[in-house]
Amino acid sequence: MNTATAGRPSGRSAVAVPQLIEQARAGSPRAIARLITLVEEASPLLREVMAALAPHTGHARIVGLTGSPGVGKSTSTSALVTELRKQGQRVAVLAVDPSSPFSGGALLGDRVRMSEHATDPDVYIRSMASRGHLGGLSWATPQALRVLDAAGFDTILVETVGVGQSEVEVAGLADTTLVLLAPGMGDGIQAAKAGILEIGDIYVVNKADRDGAAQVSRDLRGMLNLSAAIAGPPGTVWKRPILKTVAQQGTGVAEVVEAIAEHRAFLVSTGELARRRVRRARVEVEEIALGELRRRWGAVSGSAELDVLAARVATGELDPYTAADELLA
Ligand SMILES: Nc1nc2c(ncn2[C@@H]2O[C@H](COP(=O)(O)OP(=O)(O)OP(=O)(O)O)[C@@H](O)[C@H]2O)c(=O)[nH]1
Repeated sequence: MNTATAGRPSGRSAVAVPQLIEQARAGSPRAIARLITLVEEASPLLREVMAALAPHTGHARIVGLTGSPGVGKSTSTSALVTELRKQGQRVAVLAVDPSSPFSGGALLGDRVRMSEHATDPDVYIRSMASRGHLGGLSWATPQALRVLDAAGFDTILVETVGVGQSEVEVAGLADTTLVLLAPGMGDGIQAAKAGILEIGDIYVVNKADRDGAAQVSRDLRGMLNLSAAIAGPPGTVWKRPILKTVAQQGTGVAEVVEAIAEHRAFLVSTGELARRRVRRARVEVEEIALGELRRRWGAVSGSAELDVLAARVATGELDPYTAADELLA
């Protein structure tokens, strides 16, 4: 017997977790949405959800998309969806916004541009907020990916809103990471600064219809040559391609999809895919464990015990390590 139910206490009928998972696996967008909402809410039901999903995961190709605001991430995502759909793939898009407390998809203007796919039952688009989470992005995103993976999508595109650390974090979750640049944005320097130069498996210079695209490619090639190549196992190196697109017109997008497939083949043939996935699972387990510790600390942090320890550390009576040991004990 299972008495656990998922869903909001008000306004929606409660649904048993096994039923919800069954519906999600059958492709119900509502069921998928509710499961991802459970992730956003850090629901206690996630234990049950993740245990039931685990046997159905590991099939989806996870492709990360990153780049400075305005380079054309949303437009490119949409064009990639079109191309992948031509191949008959079922595609999910997860837009992760580390800075926004809102979620649900409709709030981001970007998503509107994806509306050409809105009526396609084999495309699922979702924005997810992670602010306010203990553990934030790195805690929530992999679990949302598990939901989408188990729901049977062939490719999951993960797009991050914003630049910097969050993008680097999300790149760690993908099998293949696309870094987008565009002319006229000082992108090369921006990318180098934000550390996203290191994380790309494939580079895409979008807005190739504009002046300066060739220059961006050349600068990028120079920078990539300077930085260390992505080494696979000994003797194998992935030469990171730099491709040009006009996302608005879909030009060059088929080549990007081809490069994703080639990268995938490289990952599989070198065993790197399995290694990346183990690395990812390691971070995931660590984040959940840390989240659990933070949750327990949350209960402690208002406690008299911590107040007493903190007062002793502040006066120098106790060192912080000993205090932490006492707290953990
Ligand atoms: N000329 C040209 N414009 C493009 C191309 N692709 C996208 N754009 C335009 O560039 C602008 C930004 O595109 P978005 O797809 O919203 O870019 P984004 O990176 O998602 O931007 P943010 O939502 O701000 O992060 C829009 O006005 C697009 O129409 C392209 O290939 N060529």
